[in-house]
Amino acid sequence: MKYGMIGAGAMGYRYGVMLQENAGVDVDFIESWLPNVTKVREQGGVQVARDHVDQRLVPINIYTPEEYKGHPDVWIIFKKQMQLADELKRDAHLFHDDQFVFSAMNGMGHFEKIAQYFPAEHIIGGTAMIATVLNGPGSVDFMGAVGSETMHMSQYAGERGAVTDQVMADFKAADLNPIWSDNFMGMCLSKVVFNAVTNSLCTMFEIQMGQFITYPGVKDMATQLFNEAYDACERAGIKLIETRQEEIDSVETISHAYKYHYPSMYQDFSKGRPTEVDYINGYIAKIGREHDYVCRVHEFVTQEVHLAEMMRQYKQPTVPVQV
Ligand SMILES: NC(=O)C1=CN([C@@H]2O[C@H](COP(=O)(O)OP(=O)(O)OC[C@H]3O[C@@H](n4cnc5c(N)ncnc54)[C@H](OP(=O)(O)O)[C@@H]3O)[C@@H](O)[C@H]2O)C=CC1
Ligand SMILES: CC(C)(CO)C(=O)C(=O)O
Repeated sequence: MKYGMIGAGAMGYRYGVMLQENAGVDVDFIESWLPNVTKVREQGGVQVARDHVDQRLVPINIYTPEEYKGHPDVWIIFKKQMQLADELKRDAHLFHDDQFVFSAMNGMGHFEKIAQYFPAEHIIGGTAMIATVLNGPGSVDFMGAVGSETMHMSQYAGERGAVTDQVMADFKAADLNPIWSDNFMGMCLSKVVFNAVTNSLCTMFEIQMGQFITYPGVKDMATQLFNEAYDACERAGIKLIETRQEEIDSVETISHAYKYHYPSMYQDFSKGRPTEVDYINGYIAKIGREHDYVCRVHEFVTQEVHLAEMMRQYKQPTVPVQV
């Protein structure tokens, strides 16, 4: 099976390189950010490190959407939620009716946009508990020990068929450790509620997950955010694939496992870009409002992240004091 990766950012490189190296399948990368394409071509591939060490050059094929002439069997999409609509419009000439598409972006809103270009039964949803940092053009850091990758997959609509079986087999061979779920919304929301705690709080305080978890109040804060999210989902008839307690416990284990990781939301925040908070805490709050339940803390956190985004303009870089 041949894969086309839309978005050669942190996660695009992570999935693409692991598929190419571990599963031995063909991957073409489609990237609209020109400095990234140029850098990869100049250096002959992408620089890949794990937890900041063992950096090595991995040769890859990278194209702008306008240059690309290939016809992959399956597209994998890893863009930020805010970029997706424009990206799909720019890539539309590359899409064909026989193709399938997989995405494990954070937040919610992407599948409806993807469904405007592909039959619903050709869409495979996913979530990735896989931490990755884009250092800059042509350079990526896989965070966490080898084998720590975990992800879920589920069919967006219709039955799971032969192509989905093959994608699952390729992801297994790539060591991405996929777990199948028949509960599409429950799978998606289980990751959204996790990101609504770690991504938003680490971003506002500009901290790594390992620093975050040292605060003794994390468990109480997480419990409050999870309870509100679970109450909203229950009213909407969505049963998450993890229990409230499993989510609370996972904040501790995952923050330790990815202790040096700044969540992806912070990576946007620190580069002066908008964050995905409206698609994460904002999405949970929207589900609540639609079902006569106000998620007060998620609404507050959404505002706080936007406040922090706006306040970046007043922040001065810290200058070390001379003594
Ligand atoms: N990173 C992680 O650990 C995880 C991320 N995710 C999710 O996966 C999705 C993709 O995230 P991720 O791979 O982290 O995203 P990245 O920001 O690394 O890459 C996405 C795109 O952003 C653009 N880009 C990135 N950095 C810059 C920059 N400095 N200047 C200009 N453009 C830039 C590029 O596209 P363009 O040119 O079009 O702007 C790139 O293709 C998101 O939904 C995220 O929440 C899920 C699990 C873990
Ligand atoms: C790695 C993880 C799970 C951390 O919250 C993530 O989803 C992200 O960084 O966006």
